[in-house]
Amino acid sequence: MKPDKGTTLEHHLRRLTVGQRISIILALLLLPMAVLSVVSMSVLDGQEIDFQHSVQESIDTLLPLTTLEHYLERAQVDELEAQTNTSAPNFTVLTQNIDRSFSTIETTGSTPDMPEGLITAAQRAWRDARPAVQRLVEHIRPLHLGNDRLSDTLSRKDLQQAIHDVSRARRHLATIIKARYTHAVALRHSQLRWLVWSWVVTLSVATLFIGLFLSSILRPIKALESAARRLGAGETGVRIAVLGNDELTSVSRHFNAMSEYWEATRQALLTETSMDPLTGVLNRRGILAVLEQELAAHRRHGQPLSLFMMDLDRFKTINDTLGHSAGDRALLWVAEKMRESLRGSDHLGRYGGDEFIAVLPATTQEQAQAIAQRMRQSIHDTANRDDALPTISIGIASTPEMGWDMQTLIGGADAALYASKHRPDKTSSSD
Ligand SMILES: Nc1nc2c(ncn2[C@@H]2O[C@H](COP(=O)(O)OP(=O)(O)OP(=O)(O)O)[C@@H](O)[C@H]2O)c(=O)[nH]1
Repeated sequence: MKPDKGTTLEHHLRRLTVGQRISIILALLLLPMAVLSVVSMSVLDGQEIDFQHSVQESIDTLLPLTTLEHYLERAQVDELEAQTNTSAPNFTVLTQNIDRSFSTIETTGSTPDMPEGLITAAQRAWRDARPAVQRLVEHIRPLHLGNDRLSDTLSRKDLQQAIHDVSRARRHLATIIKARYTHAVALRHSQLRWLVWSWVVTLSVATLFIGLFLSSILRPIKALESAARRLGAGETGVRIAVLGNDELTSVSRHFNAMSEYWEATRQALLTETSMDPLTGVLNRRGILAVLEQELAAHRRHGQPLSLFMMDLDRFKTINDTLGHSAGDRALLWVAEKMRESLRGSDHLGRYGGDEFIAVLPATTQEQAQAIAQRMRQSIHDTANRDDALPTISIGIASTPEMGWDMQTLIGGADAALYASKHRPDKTSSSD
Protein backbone atom coordinates (compact mmCIF):
# COMPACT_ATOMS: atom_id res chain seq x y z
CA MET A 1 0.00 0.00 0.00
CA LYS A 2 1.48 3.35 -1.08
CA PRO A 3 1.46 6.37 1.26
CA ASP A 4 -0.79 9.26 0.17
CA LYS A 5 0.37 12.90 0.23
CA GLY A 6 -0.99 13.46 3.73
CA THR A 7 1.16 10.71 5.12
CA THR A 8 4.45 11.74 3.47
CA LEU A 9 5.53 13.73 6.53
CA GLU A 10 4.45 10.88 8.76
CA HIS A 11 6.49 8.57 6.54
CA HIS A 12 9.62 10.67 7.26
CA LEU A 13 8.89 10.91 10.98
CA ARG A 14 8.40 7.18 11.20
CA ARG A 15 11.99 6.60 10.22
CA LEU A 16 12.59 7.36 13.90
CA THR A 17 11.54 4.82 16.49
CA VAL A 18 8.58 5.52 18.76
CA GLY A 19 10.98 5.89 21.70
CA GLN A 20 13.04 8.51 19.85
CA ARG A 21 9.92 10.43 18.90
CA ILE A 22 8.66 10.42 22.50
CA SER A 23 12.06 11.80 23.61
CA ILE A 24 11.78 14.56 20.99
CA ILE A 25 8.26 15.39 22.17
CA LEU A 26 9.52 15.70 25.75
CA ALA A 27 12.45 17.85 24.61
CA LEU A 28 10.11 20.06 22.57
CA LEU A 29 7.95 20.45 25.63
CA LEU A 30 10.63 21.02 28.28
CA LEU A 31 13.48 22.85 26.49
CA PRO A 32 11.55 25.93 25.29
CA MET A 33 9.81 26.17 28.66
CA ALA A 34 13.15 26.03 30.49
CA VAL A 35 14.78 28.62 28.20
CA LEU A 36 11.76 30.92 28.35
CA SER A 37 11.56 30.59 32.14
CA VAL A 38 15.23 31.56 32.54
CA VAL A 39 14.88 34.51 30.13
CA SER A 40 11.65 35.66 31.80
CA MET A 41 13.19 35.47 35.27
CA SER A 42 16.23 37.43 34.21
CA VAL A 43 14.13 40.12 32.48
CA LEU A 44 11.85 40.46 35.52
CA ASP A 45 14.87 40.58 37.85
CA GLY A 46 16.43 43.28 35.65
CA GLN A 47 13.21 45.27 35.78
CA GLU A 48 13.07 44.93 39.55
CA ILE A 49 16.66 46.18 39.91
CA ASP A 50 15.99 49.07 37.52
CA PHE A 51 12.92 50.02 39.47
CA GLN A 52 14.77 50.00 42.79
CA HIS A 53 17.58 52.00 41.24
CA SER A 54 15.12 54.53 39.84
CA VAL A 55 13.40 54.97 43.23
CA GLN A 56 16.76 55.37 44.95
CA GLU A 57 17.88 57.91 42.37
CA SER A 58 14.67 59.89 42.81
CA ILE A 59 15.18 60.00 46.56
CA ASP A 60 18.88 60.86 46.30
CA THR A 61 18.30 63.61 43.77
CA LEU A 62 15.14 65.25 44.91
CA LEU A 63 15.37 64.94 48.67
CA PRO A 64 18.39 67.26 49.21
CA LEU A 65 16.90 69.90 46.93
CA THR A 66 13.50 69.69 48.59
CA THR A 67 15.09 69.83 52.03
CA LEU A 68 17.23 72.78 51.04
CA GLU A 69 14.23 74.57 49.67
CA HIS A 70 12.33 73.87 52.84
CA TYR A 71 15.10 75.26 55.07
CA LEU A 72 15.48 78.30 52.90
CA GLU A 73 11.82 79.03 53.29
CA ARG A 74 12.19 78.69 57.01
CA ALA A 75 15.13 81.08 56.94
CA GLN A 76 13.12 83.47 54.88
CA VAL A 77 10.63 83.88 57.71
CA ASP A 78 13.58 84.75 59.94
CA GLU A 79 13.32 81.59 61.93
CA LEU A 80 16.98 80.95 61.36
CA GLU A 81 18.02 83.92 63.39
CA ALA A 82 16.13 82.54 66.35
CA GLN A 83 17.90 79.19 66.01
CA THR A 84 20.65 78.09 68.32
CA ASN A 85 23.77 76.62 66.77
CA THR A 86 22.46 73.07 67.52
CA SER A 87 19.35 73.39 65.34
CA ALA A 88 20.92 75.29 62.45
CA PRO A 89 20.51 73.22 59.24
CA ASN A 90 23.69 71.95 57.65
CA PHE A 91 23.46 73.66 54.29
CA THR A 92 27.00 72.62 53.42
CA VAL A 93 26.19 68.89 53.40
CA LEU A 94 22.92 69.46 51.51
CA THR A 95 24.69 71.55 48.91
CA GLN A 96 27.37 68.91 48.46
CA ASN A 97 24.70 66.23 47.97
CA ILE A 98 23.02 68.33 45.33
CA ASP A 99 26.35 68.99 43.62
CA ARG A 100 26.95 65.22 43.58
CA SER A 101 23.52 64.58 42.05
CA PHE A 102 24.18 67.02 39.26
CA SER A 103 27.64 65.61 38.67
CA THR A 104 26.03 62.13 38.38
CA ILE A 105 23.60 63.49 35.81
CA GLU A 106 26.52 65.09 34.01
CA THR A 107 28.56 61.89 33.90
CA THR A 108 25.54 59.85 32.72
CA GLY A 109 25.14 62.31 29.86
CA SER A 110 22.12 62.59 27.69
CA THR A 111 20.14 59.42 27.15
CA PRO A 112 16.73 58.79 25.56
CA ASP A 113 15.18 58.91 29.01
CA MET A 114 17.10 62.09 29.96
CA PRO A 115 17.04 64.50 27.01
CA GLU A 116 19.84 67.05 26.63
CA GLY A 117 17.50 70.07 26.98
CA LEU A 118 16.12 68.91 30.32
CA ILE A 119 19.60 68.28 31.76
CA THR A 120 20.90 71.65 30.57
CA ALA A 121 17.87 73.47 32.00
CA ALA A 122 18.26 71.72 35.37
CA GLN A 123 21.99 72.43 35.49
CA ARG A 124 21.44 76.05 34.57
CA ALA A 125 18.81 76.37 37.31
CA TRP A 126 21.22 74.90 39.88
CA ARG A 127 24.10 77.09 38.64
CA ASP A 128 21.82 80.11 39.09
CA ALA A 129 20.86 79.02 42.59
CA ARG A 130 24.42 78.09 43.62
CA PRO A 131 25.75 81.68 44.44
CA ALA A 132 22.74 82.54 46.61
CA VAL A 133 23.01 79.17 48.36
CA GLN A 134 26.78 79.65 48.79
CA ARG A 135 26.24 83.03 50.40
CA LEU A 136 23.75 81.38 52.72
CA VAL A 137 26.30 78.70 53.59
CA GLU A 138 28.77 81.45 54.44
CA HIS A 139 26.21 83.09 56.68
CA ILE A 140 25.36 79.88 58.48
CA ARG A 141 29.01 78.79 59.00
CA PRO A 142 29.48 80.83 62.24
CA LEU A 143 26.65 78.85 63.82
CA HIS A 144 28.45 75.62 63.01
CA LEU A 145 31.69 77.07 64.33
CA GLY A 146 30.08 77.60 67.74
CA ASN A 147 29.16 81.29 67.60
CA ASP A 148 25.94 82.22 69.35
CA ARG A 149 24.40 84.11 66.49
CA LEU A 150 24.62 84.57 62.83
CA SER A 151 27.53 86.66 61.62
CA ASP A 152 25.33 88.89 59.51
CA THR A 153 21.71 89.34 58.94
CA LEU A 154 20.61 87.26 56.00
CA SER A 155 19.64 89.28 53.02
CA ARG A 156 15.95 88.63 52.41
CA LYS A 157 16.53 89.26 48.72
CA ASP A 158 19.33 86.62 48.64
CA LEU A 159 17.10 84.14 50.34
CA GLN A 160 14.21 84.78 47.96
CA GLN A 161 16.55 84.40 45.02
CA ALA A 162 18.03 81.18 46.42
CA ILE A 163 14.56 79.73 47.09
CA HIS A 164 13.41 80.64 43.65
CA ASP A 165 16.49 79.12 41.95
CA VAL A 166 16.49 75.97 44.08
CA SER A 167 12.79 75.50 43.41
CA ARG A 168 13.43 75.87 39.67
CA ALA A 169 16.28 73.35 39.83
CA ARG A 170 14.06 70.94 41.76
CA ARG A 171 11.25 71.22 39.22
CA HIS A 172 13.66 70.55 36.37
CA LEU A 173 15.08 67.57 38.20
CA ALA A 174 11.59 66.28 38.90
CA THR A 175 10.81 66.57 35.18
CA ILE A 176 13.98 64.60 34.36
CA ILE A 177 13.06 61.88 36.83
CA LYS A 178 9.49 61.73 35.56
CA ALA A 179 10.74 61.46 31.97
CA ARG A 180 13.13 58.71 32.96
CA TYR A 181 10.38 56.91 34.87
CA THR A 182 7.96 57.17 31.90
CA HIS A 183 10.64 55.77 29.61
CA ALA A 184 11.42 52.96 32.06
CA VAL A 185 7.73 52.04 32.27
CA ALA A 186 7.43 52.00 28.46
CA LEU A 187 10.57 49.85 28.26
CA ARG A 188 9.19 47.49 30.87
CA HIS A 189 5.91 47.17 28.99
CA SER A 190 7.71 46.52 25.75
CA GLN A 191 9.90 43.87 27.41
CA LEU A 192 6.82 42.23 28.91
CA ARG A 193 5.07 42.32 25.52
CA TRP A 194 8.09 40.67 23.94
CA LEU A 195 8.15 38.07 26.68
CA VAL A 196 4.45 37.25 26.22
CA TRP A 197 4.90 37.02 22.44
CA SER A 198 7.96 34.83 22.87
CA TRP A 199 5.92 32.48 25.07
CA VAL A 200 2.99 32.45 22.64
CA VAL A 201 5.12 31.90 19.51
CA THR A 202 7.46 29.37 21.11
CA LEU A 203 4.64 27.37 22.67
CA SER A 204 2.63 27.49 19.42
CA VAL A 205 5.56 26.21 17.37
CA ALA A 206 6.35 23.59 20.02
CA THR A 207 2.67 22.53 20.09
CA LEU A 208 2.65 22.21 16.30
CA PHE A 209 5.71 19.98 16.28
CA ILE A 210 4.51 18.00 19.28
CA GLY A 211 1.20 17.50 17.43
CA LEU A 212 3.02 16.22 14.35
CA PHE A 213 5.14 13.80 16.35
CA LEU A 214 2.18 12.65 18.43
CA SER A 215 0.05 12.13 15.33
CA SER A 216 2.84 10.02 13.77
CA ILE A 217 2.40 7.70 16.78
CA LEU A 218 -1.35 7.90 17.29
CA ARG A 219 -2.42 7.66 13.63
CA PRO A 220 -0.86 4.23 13.03
CA ILE A 221 -2.21 3.01 16.38
CA LYS A 222 -5.69 4.17 15.34
CA ALA A 223 -5.28 2.55 11.92
CA LEU A 224 -4.25 -0.69 13.62
CA GLU A 225 -7.19 -0.53 15.99
CA SER A 226 -9.65 0.11 13.16
CA ALA A 227 -8.12 -2.63 10.97
CA ALA A 228 -8.21 -5.12 13.85
CA ARG A 229 -11.86 -4.27 14.47
CA ARG A 230 -12.74 -4.78 10.78
CA LEU A 231 -10.83 -8.04 10.65
CA GLY A 232 -12.59 -9.18 13.83
CA ALA A 233 -15.94 -8.37 12.19
CA GLY A 234 -15.06 -10.78 9.36
CA GLU A 235 -14.17 -8.20 6.68
CA THR A 236 -11.78 -9.34 3.99
CA GLY A 237 -9.02 -7.38 2.21
CA VAL A 238 -8.13 -5.45 5.38
CA ARG A 239 -4.62 -4.01 4.96
CA ILE A 240 -2.66 -1.25 6.72
CA ALA A 241 -0.29 1.17 4.94
CA VAL A 242 3.25 0.09 5.77
CA LEU A 243 5.20 3.33 6.35
CA GLY A 244 8.58 4.19 7.82
CA ASN A 245 10.76 1.97 9.86
CA ASP A 246 9.47 1.99 13.42
CA GLU A 247 7.92 -0.53 15.77
CA LEU A 248 4.45 0.26 14.43
CA THR A 249 5.67 -0.41 10.88
CA SER A 250 6.68 -3.86 11.99
CA VAL A 251 3.34 -4.42 13.73
CA SER A 252 1.51 -3.23 10.57
CA ARG A 253 3.53 -5.62 8.40
CA HIS A 254 2.73 -8.53 10.75
CA PHE A 255 -0.92 -7.50 10.80
CA ASN A 256 -1.10 -7.57 6.99
CA ALA A 257 0.55 -10.99 6.93
CA MET A 258 -1.91 -12.20 9.54
CA SER A 259 -4.84 -10.80 7.55
CA GLU A 260 -3.59 -12.46 4.33
CA TYR A 261 -3.11 -15.76 6.13
CA TRP A 262 -6.56 -15.52 7.67
CA GLU A 263 -8.12 -14.83 4.27
CA ALA A 264 -6.33 -17.75 2.62
CA THR A 265 -7.39 -20.06 5.44
CA ARG A 266 -10.94 -18.79 5.27
CA GLN A 267 -11.04 -19.21 1.50
CA ALA A 268 -9.69 -22.75 1.75
CA LEU A 269 -12.23 -23.54 4.43
CA LEU A 270 -15.03 -22.02 2.38
CA THR A 271 -14.00 -23.97 -0.68
CA GLU A 272 -13.81 -27.13 1.33
CA THR A 273 -17.18 -26.67 2.97
CA SER A 274 -19.05 -25.39 -0.07
CA MET A 275 -17.81 -27.71 -2.84
CA ASP A 276 -19.10 -31.10 -3.85
CA PRO A 277 -16.01 -33.33 -3.93
CA LEU A 278 -17.43 -35.73 -6.55
CA THR A 279 -18.55 -33.33 -9.27
CA GLY A 280 -16.44 -30.26 -8.39
CA VAL A 281 -19.50 -27.98 -8.46
CA LEU A 282 -20.92 -26.22 -5.36
CA ASN A 283 -22.61 -28.39 -2.75
CA ARG A 284 -26.02 -27.71 -1.26
CA ARG A 285 -24.70 -25.19 1.29
CA GLY A 286 -22.61 -23.42 -1.38
CA ILE A 287 -25.34 -23.09 -4.00
CA LEU A 288 -27.91 -21.91 -1.41
CA ALA A 289 -25.48 -19.25 -0.13
CA VAL A 290 -24.89 -18.05 -3.69
CA LEU A 291 -28.62 -18.04 -4.42
CA GLU A 292 -29.25 -15.92 -1.32
CA GLN A 293 -26.57 -13.37 -2.29
CA GLU A 294 -27.72 -13.15 -5.91
CA LEU A 295 -31.36 -12.78 -4.89
CA ALA A 296 -30.50 -9.91 -2.57
CA ALA A 297 -28.41 -8.15 -5.25
CA HIS A 298 -31.01 -8.66 -7.99
CA ARG A 299 -33.80 -7.49 -5.76
CA ARG A 300 -31.79 -4.32 -5.00
CA HIS A 301 -31.29 -3.60 -8.68
CA GLY A 302 -34.72 -4.89 -9.80
CA GLN A 303 -33.16 -7.42 -12.20
CA PRO A 304 -34.68 -10.76 -13.20
CA LEU A 305 -33.08 -14.01 -12.03
CA SER A 306 -33.87 -17.64 -12.92
CA LEU A 307 -33.41 -20.88 -11.05
CA PHE A 308 -33.11 -24.39 -12.50
CA MET A 309 -33.98 -27.37 -10.36
CA MET A 310 -32.60 -30.42 -12.26
CA ASP A 311 -32.97 -34.12 -11.60
CA LEU A 312 -31.40 -37.08 -13.35
CA ASP A 313 -33.74 -39.59 -15.04
CA ARG A 314 -33.29 -43.34 -14.63
CA PHE A 315 -30.25 -42.77 -12.47
CA LYS A 316 -31.30 -45.45 -10.04
CA THR A 317 -31.25 -47.95 -12.90
CA ILE A 318 -27.67 -46.94 -13.85
CA ASN A 319 -26.61 -47.35 -10.26
CA ASP A 320 -28.41 -50.63 -9.86
CA THR A 321 -27.34 -52.20 -13.13
CA LEU A 322 -23.86 -50.74 -13.75
CA GLY A 323 -22.77 -50.15 -10.20
CA HIS A 324 -22.11 -47.20 -7.91
CA SER A 325 -18.88 -46.19 -9.72
CA ALA A 326 -20.75 -45.93 -13.01
CA GLY A 327 -23.30 -43.83 -11.14
CA ASP A 328 -20.53 -41.55 -9.92
CA ARG A 329 -19.11 -41.20 -13.42
CA ALA A 330 -22.60 -40.42 -14.71
CA LEU A 331 -22.96 -37.68 -12.06
CA LEU A 332 -19.60 -36.19 -13.04
CA TRP A 333 -20.43 -36.31 -16.75
CA VAL A 334 -23.82 -34.70 -16.35
CA ALA A 335 -22.37 -31.92 -14.15
CA GLU A 336 -19.84 -31.17 -16.90
CA LYS A 337 -22.54 -31.07 -19.54
CA MET A 338 -24.64 -28.74 -17.41
CA ARG A 339 -21.61 -26.51 -16.91
CA GLU A 340 -21.01 -26.35 -20.64
CA SER A 341 -24.56 -25.16 -21.29
CA LEU A 342 -24.37 -22.38 -18.73
CA ARG A 343 -22.59 -18.99 -18.91
CA GLY A 344 -19.52 -18.11 -16.89
CA SER A 345 -21.62 -15.90 -14.62
CA ASP A 346 -24.12 -18.71 -13.84
CA HIS A 347 -23.72 -20.90 -10.75
CA LEU A 348 -24.14 -24.66 -10.61
CA GLY A 349 -24.51 -26.77 -7.48
CA ARG A 350 -25.44 -30.26 -6.44
CA TYR A 351 -28.53 -29.97 -4.29
CA GLY A 352 -28.32 -33.57 -3.11
CA GLY A 353 -28.30 -37.13 -4.58
CA ASP A 354 -29.04 -36.74 -8.27
CA GLU A 355 -30.52 -33.23 -7.95
CA PHE A 356 -28.75 -30.11 -9.20
CA ILE A 357 -29.54 -26.40 -8.99
CA ALA A 358 -28.41 -23.73 -11.42
CA VAL A 359 -28.67 -20.02 -10.57
CA LEU A 360 -28.83 -17.81 -13.65
CA PRO A 361 -28.30 -14.11 -12.81
CA ALA A 362 -29.97 -11.45 -15.00
CA THR A 363 -31.99 -14.09 -16.89
CA THR A 364 -35.69 -13.82 -17.70
CA GLN A 365 -38.02 -16.78 -17.73
CA GLU A 366 -38.02 -16.88 -21.56
CA GLN A 367 -34.23 -16.83 -21.72
CA ALA A 368 -34.09 -19.50 -19.01
CA GLN A 369 -36.44 -21.75 -20.97
CA ALA A 370 -34.24 -21.47 -24.05
CA ILE A 371 -31.11 -22.30 -22.04
CA ALA A 372 -32.84 -25.24 -20.33
CA GLN A 373 -34.00 -26.59 -23.66
CA ARG A 374 -30.49 -26.35 -25.08
CA MET A 375 -28.96 -28.03 -22.02
CA ARG A 376 -31.45 -30.85 -21.94
CA GLN A 377 -31.04 -31.41 -25.66
CA SER A 378 -27.26 -31.53 -25.47
CA ILE A 379 -27.41 -34.13 -22.64
CA HIS A 380 -30.06 -36.17 -24.33
CA ASP A 381 -28.17 -36.28 -27.63
CA THR A 382 -25.32 -38.15 -25.96
CA ALA A 383 -27.24 -40.03 -23.26
CA ASN A 384 -29.68 -41.52 -25.76
CA ARG A 385 -26.77 -43.39 -27.32
CA ASP A 386 -25.22 -44.56 -24.04
CA ASP A 387 -27.04 -46.55 -21.33
CA ALA A 388 -24.46 -45.49 -18.75
CA LEU A 389 -25.46 -41.84 -19.09
CA PRO A 390 -28.67 -40.30 -17.73
CA THR A 391 -30.96 -37.72 -19.23
CA ILE A 392 -32.27 -34.84 -17.11
CA SER A 393 -35.51 -33.08 -16.24
CA ILE A 394 -35.54 -29.35 -15.51
CA GLY A 395 -37.95 -27.20 -13.47
CA ILE A 396 -37.61 -23.41 -13.87
CA ALA A 397 -38.63 -20.61 -11.50
CA SER A 398 -37.90 -16.93 -12.19
CA THR A 399 -38.09 -13.58 -10.44
CA PRO A 400 -39.85 -11.27 -10.37
CA GLU A 401 -42.73 -13.60 -11.38
CA MET A 402 -42.19 -15.90 -8.34
CA GLY A 403 -41.30 -13.08 -5.93
CA TRP A 404 -37.98 -12.71 -4.12
CA ASP A 405 -38.21 -15.26 -1.36
CA MET A 406 -35.62 -18.02 -1.70
CA GLN A 407 -37.74 -20.86 -0.36
CA THR A 408 -40.68 -19.86 -2.57
CA LEU A 409 -38.41 -19.81 -5.59
CA ILE A 410 -36.95 -23.24 -4.78
CA GLY A 411 -40.45 -24.60 -4.12
CA GLY A 412 -41.63 -23.20 -7.46
CA ALA A 413 -38.71 -24.74 -9.34
CA ASP A 414 -39.25 -28.05 -7.52
CA ALA A 415 -42.94 -28.08 -8.46
CA ALA A 416 -42.02 -27.30 -12.06
CA LEU A 417 -39.48 -30.14 -11.99
CA TYR A 418 -42.10 -32.54 -10.73
CA ALA A 419 -44.40 -31.46 -13.55
CA SER A 420 -41.64 -31.81 -16.12
CA LYS A 421 -40.93 -35.40 -15.08
CA HIS A 422 -44.31 -36.26 -16.51
CA ARG A 423 -43.93 -34.33 -19.73
CA PRO A 424 -42.42 -35.64 -22.89
CA ASP A 425 -39.89 -32.74 -23.28
CA LYS A 426 -38.84 -33.01 -19.56
CA THR A 427 -38.75 -29.25 -19.16
CA SER A 428 -41.21 -27.11 -17.22
CA SER A 429 -41.58 -23.58 -15.87
CA SER A 430 -43.22 -22.69 -12.61
CA ASP A 431 -46.04 -20.56 -14.19
N1 LIG B 1 -23.49 -43.39 -7.62
C1 LIG B 1 -24.07 -42.53 -6.79
N2 LIG B 1 -25.39 -42.63 -6.58
C2 LIG B 1 -26.01 -41.78 -5.78
C3 LIG B 1 -25.32 -40.77 -5.16
N3 LIG B 1 -26.21 -40.03 -4.42
C4 LIG B 1 -27.43 -40.62 -4.60
N4 LIG B 1 -27.33 -41.67 -5.41
C5 LIG B 1 -28.35 -42.52 -5.87
O1 LIG B 1 -29.21 -41.83 -6.77
C6 LIG B 1 -30.44 -42.52 -6.84
C7 LIG B 1 -31.55 -41.55 -6.81
O2 LIG B 1 -32.74 -42.25 -6.99
P1 LIG B 1 -33.97 -41.70 -7.78
O3 LIG B 1 -34.22 -40.29 -7.28
O4 LIG B 1 -35.09 -42.64 -7.73
O5 LIG B 1 -33.37 -41.58 -9.20
P2 LIG B 1 -34.04 -41.89 -10.60
O6 LIG B 1 -33.86 -43.29 -10.91
O7 LIG B 1 -33.39 -40.94 -11.54
O8 LIG B 1 -35.57 -41.54 -10.47
P3 LIG B 1 -36.27 -40.18 -10.80
O9 LIG B 1 -35.52 -39.12 -10.09
O10 LIG B 1 -37.66 -40.34 -10.25
O11 LIG B 1 -36.20 -40.02 -12.25
C8 LIG B 1 -30.45 -43.49 -5.64
O12 LIG B 1 -30.25 -44.80 -6.15
C9 LIG B 1 -29.26 -43.08 -4.81
O13 LIG B 1 -28.64 -44.18 -4.16
C10 LIG B 1 -23.92 -40.64 -5.40
O14 LIG B 1 -23.23 -39.77 -4.88
N5 LIG B 1 -23.35 -41.56 -6.22
